[in-house]
This record gives sequence, C-alpha cells and structure tokens, in this order.
Amino acid sequence: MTEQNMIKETDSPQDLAATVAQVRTEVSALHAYLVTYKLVVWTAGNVSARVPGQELMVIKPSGIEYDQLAPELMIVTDLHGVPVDGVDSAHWGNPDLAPSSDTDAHAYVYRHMPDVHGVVHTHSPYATAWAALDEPVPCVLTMMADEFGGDIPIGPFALIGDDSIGRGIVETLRESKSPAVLMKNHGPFTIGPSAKAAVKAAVMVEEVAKTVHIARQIGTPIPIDAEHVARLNDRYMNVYGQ
Ligand SMILES: O=C(CO)[C@@H](O)[C@H](O)COP(=O)(O)O
Repeated sequence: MTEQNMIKETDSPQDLAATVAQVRTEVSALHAYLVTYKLVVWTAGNVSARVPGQELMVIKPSGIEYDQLAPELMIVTDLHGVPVDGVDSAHWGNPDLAPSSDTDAHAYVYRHMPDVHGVVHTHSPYATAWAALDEPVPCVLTMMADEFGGDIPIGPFALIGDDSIGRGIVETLRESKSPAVLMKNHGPFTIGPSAKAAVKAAVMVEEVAKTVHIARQIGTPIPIDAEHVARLNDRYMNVYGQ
C-alpha cells in the first residue's frame, strides 16, 4: 500500500469503520434499483459513493452479479481508484475481487467535483441509443427541465481503462446543470449529492430518453423555451417535495 492510499488519521478508527460500513451497505443496496428499473443487463452497471470527509470511495466489485452483491464485497478505494485495506472489519478483499472496471472514471469525478457524493453508470437502452447517435436528448418535457435543467448532454468518446472517461464526464457536466451525461458510443453516467440522487438521475435519464424517442416516432417534439426551463428547474430544486 502506498502512503497516498493510507487512511487519514483524523477520525477515530471506530468512527471511520462505522461510516465505511454504512456506505458499504448503501452502495450494495442501491444496485437493486438498477435491476428494478431495468437499467442494466448481466453486470453492466455500477454505483459508487464517496466516504464523507475522507479521500475514499466505495464501489462494487467488477463482474459480480447483482443478486450476489453484499456490503462486505464492496470495495473501498482511494480517490485514484486504488483499493485500500484495513478501513473496517469487513476486509475489502477477498484479494480475488477487483473493483469495477469503471473505478477510475468514478474516482476522477470525486477528485474533481467535491460536491459529488455519488456516481452511477449504466447502459440503459434508450439513453445508450442516444449516446450511440452522438445526440443530446433535447429538453422537450417539464420532467427534463425539472431534473436536468436543460438538454441531457453528450460527452466525448473515451476508451475504457484510464482517466479519459472521468475527464469527459467532468468537462461536460461542469458546463451543464444536468446530473447526467451520455458518453458518446458508451452510455449514461450520472452524478449526485448522494449516491441515491445519482441513482435517481440514472432512472430519470432512461425514462425521458424513452419518452422523447417515442415522441420522435409520432412527430416533432417541441423544445421548452429557456426561460421556462429555468423556472421549472428552480421550482423543482427549491420548492418541490418535503
Ligand atoms: O462499460 C463497461 C465495460 O464495457 C462497464 O460499465 C461494465 O459493463 C460494468 O462493469 P463492472 O462494474 O462489473 O466492472
């Protein structure tokens, strides 16, 4: 283990272990939403969460089926995606378990967007179809103005396996109100102030990508003007809900 991925010594080991245990439980459980909302096939999607106050994140192991996931199988890494051992009693490995193949992308987002506490990636079919076309989903629904504050943008083409996906996500979402980006030829990545918020954005992306696709089969969807988009987004962000 390098000095870089040693745990900070500011929290007591007991507090840190309890926090990590909570994050493990949350990240493991949130994958069920991906299955429930039909956003994933086989093992093609992942959820991660930042460990609050630490240079750490929790992500699922690569290639493990969703019904096998459990808190103790979640992997704790530093914000460069390097697994960190000894954070809590649920030993991160099983040295046979590698973290998700998208770990570098998630880690890059946490390093560069300090307010982001959750990242989700799926290959949900309607959203991914727009990504294959290299076409943003235009803001033609009030639900899109609410949740995304405008069009759902396309991010650049990026190869899997290094920082390029993370860089594409950050460069695109820094310029946008949207918590979702459709990475060209790949699929949606979503972010949120919590892992659950990022999961919700992944569910919403698929829903609106599907509806706008259907609308285009029967006519020409009508864009919502920018002033109305801004007002809808402001109401949703500041007034909607409890
Ligand atoms: O896009 C890819 C690989 O093409 C990934 O999103 C995987 O489909 C999910 O992999 P793991 O999280 O199980 O490594």
